[in-house]
Amino acid sequence: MNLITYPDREMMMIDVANMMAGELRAALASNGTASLAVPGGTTPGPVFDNLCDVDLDWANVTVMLGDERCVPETSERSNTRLIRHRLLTGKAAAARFVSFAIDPETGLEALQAEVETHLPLSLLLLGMGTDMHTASLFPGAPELPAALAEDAPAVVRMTPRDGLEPRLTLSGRVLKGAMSTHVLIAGEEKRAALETAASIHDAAAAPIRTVLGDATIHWAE
Ligand SMILES: O=C1O[C@H](COP(=O)(O)O)[C@@H](O)[C@H](O)[C@H]1O
Repeated sequence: MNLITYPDREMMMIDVANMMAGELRAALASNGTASLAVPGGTTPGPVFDNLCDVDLDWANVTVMLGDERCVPETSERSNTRLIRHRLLTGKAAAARFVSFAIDPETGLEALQAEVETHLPLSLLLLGMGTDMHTASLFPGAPELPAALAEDAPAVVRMTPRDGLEPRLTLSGRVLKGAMSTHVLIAGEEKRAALETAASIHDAAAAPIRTVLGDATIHWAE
């Protein structure tokens, strides 16, 4: 496992943002465009605060979420809301945004087709829950086996079993195909979950395993 540990969270957030900026610049230099998928939740806000004012060709960057909770965009739990307020602001406001805030009944096929046009992702930032989920690939969810299949659509629905709201998430295939992957985690409980995931060899029980072989994991207490 490629794990970087930091003396504190602030340093981690700055370093990860700098690393991401460098990788986006490299992707833009070689392809002219770049695609970036980012997590929601409580952890990555400070990375976005550091990244959004970095000087790069944001107009040629496409940003999307790794997953979205099916809640109104006005909800505190909306990942779209987080991205709009903390990442797609300042210089990064020029980036193109592929929104997951759709009605899954009517808009999923169009979203899947749209995401497909931005693959492979140039850069993927993920978070992880203490239950070892990443994006919204939740252990025990009925849709998980199909979401981890090699021929899964780019975006799939997911119903977490613990009563959390339904989700839309990038599938395992999309996460695995990213050109560069970073996982951002903080706190002792998540560090313990990471060690468990590394030891159990089963992506269905520990979906973070989908990327563990290829990703750089960033951790601070
Ligand atoms: O529900 C989610 O959880 C994970 C982890 O979130 P955190 O609050 O523990 O940082 C997050 O990566 C994902 O995007 C989010 O929808």
